[in-house]
Amino acid sequence: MTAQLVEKGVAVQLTAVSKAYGDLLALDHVSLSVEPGEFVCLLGASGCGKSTLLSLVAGLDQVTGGAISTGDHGVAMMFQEPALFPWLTVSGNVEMAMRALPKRERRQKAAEFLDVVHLGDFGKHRPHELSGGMRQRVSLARALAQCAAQGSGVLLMDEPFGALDAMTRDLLHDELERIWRERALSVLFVTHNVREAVRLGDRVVLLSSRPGRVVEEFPVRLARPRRTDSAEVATLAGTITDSLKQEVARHGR
Ligand SMILES: Nc1ncnc2c1ncn2[C@@H]1O[C@H](COP(=O)(O)OP(=O)(O)OP(=O)(O)O)[C@@H](O)[C@H]1O
Repeated sequence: MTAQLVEKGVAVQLTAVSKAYGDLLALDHVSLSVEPGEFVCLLGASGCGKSTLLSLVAGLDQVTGGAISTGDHGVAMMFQEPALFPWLTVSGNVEMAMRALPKRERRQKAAEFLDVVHLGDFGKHRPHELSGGMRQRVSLARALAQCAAQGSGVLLMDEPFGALDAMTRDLLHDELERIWRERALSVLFVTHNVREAVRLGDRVVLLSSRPGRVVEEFPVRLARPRRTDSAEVATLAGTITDSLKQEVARHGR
């Protein structure tokens, strides 16, 4: 499977993936790929299995049917909650992702990743001294460190900006887009926010209500950088929202 992936140049491949929790079927034959350097956003009604799908790709849980491949390398994951260790400094939190490296190198690389997310002056601070947006930047720096440590370029993001105010979210969209391009990352990004998906994605994939199946894909052919409040983003977001509403209505929730 890995050799095939390299040949096909695919960063993440799900082939007819199903996941059941006892009698509850969460995902039903989901096939989905992320090309190298592609930014794919995953949308769907609450409970349709988006987080389940990401945790399967991350290897945190096992499929009950089908197959997933992410090539030879691991993936990095970022959640809605930054999940930082409060007793460690900001730098210490980023260093945790590079435990295999000697201490000096770890510290130097952590400083570099904190620079990338514009937190170069905050390495010695503790997480509680930072704002919510800054904590998510630390989490992003840690995910980048994890990618570097694994030699991987696949970033899985589960509503990473869902808890932030609109202004901070906008700034982080710009940051993430810059980092994604500079580092040629492949991103699979889960969100409830249709405009956010259109702002960021090369492609938006719509999952059905539970059990999650891929019902529709929307290529986003708008020039970058995009603005969340632009007319073009609003128009495509409106079309996707209509499909999402139809999907939710079909399942009565
Ligand atoms: N560990 C688990 N054990 C049992 N059921 C689970 C488990 N994890 C998820 N589920 C169920 O699987 C379904 C999909 O859950 P999941 O969290 O993946 O959905 P989601 O689309 O991410 O939801 P939301 O958008 O609300 O975050 C839900 O019905 C949920 O209750």
